Amino acid sequence: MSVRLDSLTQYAPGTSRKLLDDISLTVEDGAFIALVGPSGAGKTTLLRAIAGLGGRQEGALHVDGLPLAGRPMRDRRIGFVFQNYALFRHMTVARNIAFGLDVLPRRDRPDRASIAARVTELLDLIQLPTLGGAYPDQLSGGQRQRVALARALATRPGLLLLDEPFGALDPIVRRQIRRWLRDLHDQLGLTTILVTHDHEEALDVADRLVVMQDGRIVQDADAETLDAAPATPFVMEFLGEALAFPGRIAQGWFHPDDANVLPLSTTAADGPASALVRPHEVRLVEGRGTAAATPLKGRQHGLRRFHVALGQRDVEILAPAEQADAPGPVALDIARARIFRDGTRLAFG
Ligand SMILES: Nc1ncnc2c1ncn2[C@@H]1O[C@H](COP(=O)(O)OP(=O)(O)OP(=O)(O)O)[C@@H](O)[C@H]1O
Repeated sequence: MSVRLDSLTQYAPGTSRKLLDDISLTVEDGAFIALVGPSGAGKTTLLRAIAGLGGRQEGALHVDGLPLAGRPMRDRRIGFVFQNYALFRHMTVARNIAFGLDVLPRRDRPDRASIAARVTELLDLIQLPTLGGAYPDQLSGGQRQRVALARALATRPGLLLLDEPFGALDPIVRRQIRRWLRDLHDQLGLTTILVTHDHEEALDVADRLVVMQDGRIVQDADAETLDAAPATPFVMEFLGEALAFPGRIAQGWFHPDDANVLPLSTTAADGPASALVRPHEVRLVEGRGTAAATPLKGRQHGLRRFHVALGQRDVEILAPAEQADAPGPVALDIARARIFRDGTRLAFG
């Protein structure tokens, strides 16, 4: 199922405060996208709006090319899994999964045998074929989360909306279950929108990340584009550690204020600017500069962390371990930096 939002603005109840501000978003049929951003960015509000649970709104929401408003709930084909998956504790796993079918009006409800068959099919799908008779308290967190997904899938939704579904799980189970979810999405031909504050989770599982801040979409792109061309310093910093070097562009060169950081060539116009670079993209250059680089203990992805005293300030970078043998004065090469001015990336930076 496809989703299209055109300039959707939503207000806090009874006020003129915008919770969602001019959101335009297209999610193609079969896509898996992640809504990411800091706490309070509006991710949950947007997910609920897509489910048709918004408050006072302007703009348009189309699902499969038709306005969602006014369509009866049972025709919407939307499955929702909330943050606290809240299974019914007094019901067995099978009853929990069947719940969405059991509560359908009589004329839409499948007969008992069909519901039982559907539950068996879903128990197989979530790889818990023998646990239909168990109660939620007897399951692990990861198993409960899979049951919550099965419950959402019981009515055969085309669109799956997930709000921080893995929040309560430990990192290893979390990684396993998101791979499993991605496989399930592909296998069932779903369209999935996942809210997470964890950018690594989003990068791992989604085709596209929609980065939100203050009720707006700051950038909507795949992982490669977000890394190579982040729209704002916020996007760059949200998606991983970044070092910022303020400076000026003059006649085709960005000159960092730190004398121990090498200039880099750019075609952007003259004026103040700021270069942001990931710690592992910085290179130590011997024989230039007067900075002191000291290796620190520990490794990260085979790289070593160095403390670099630039003079006015200190930074930490990640470099190949061989550079530990090069303690002489150094300069920093930040040729891979993205350059920003007034909060946006300079296209030729
Ligand atoms: N019903 C409401 N009335 C007033 N303000 C609201 C309402 N619902 C949400 N908000 C506000 O809207 C903003 C966005 O909230 P939302 O829960 O969508 O953010 P989020 O990005 O999902 O955050 P988190 O990661 O913490 O869940 C917050 O400032 C929140 O206080």
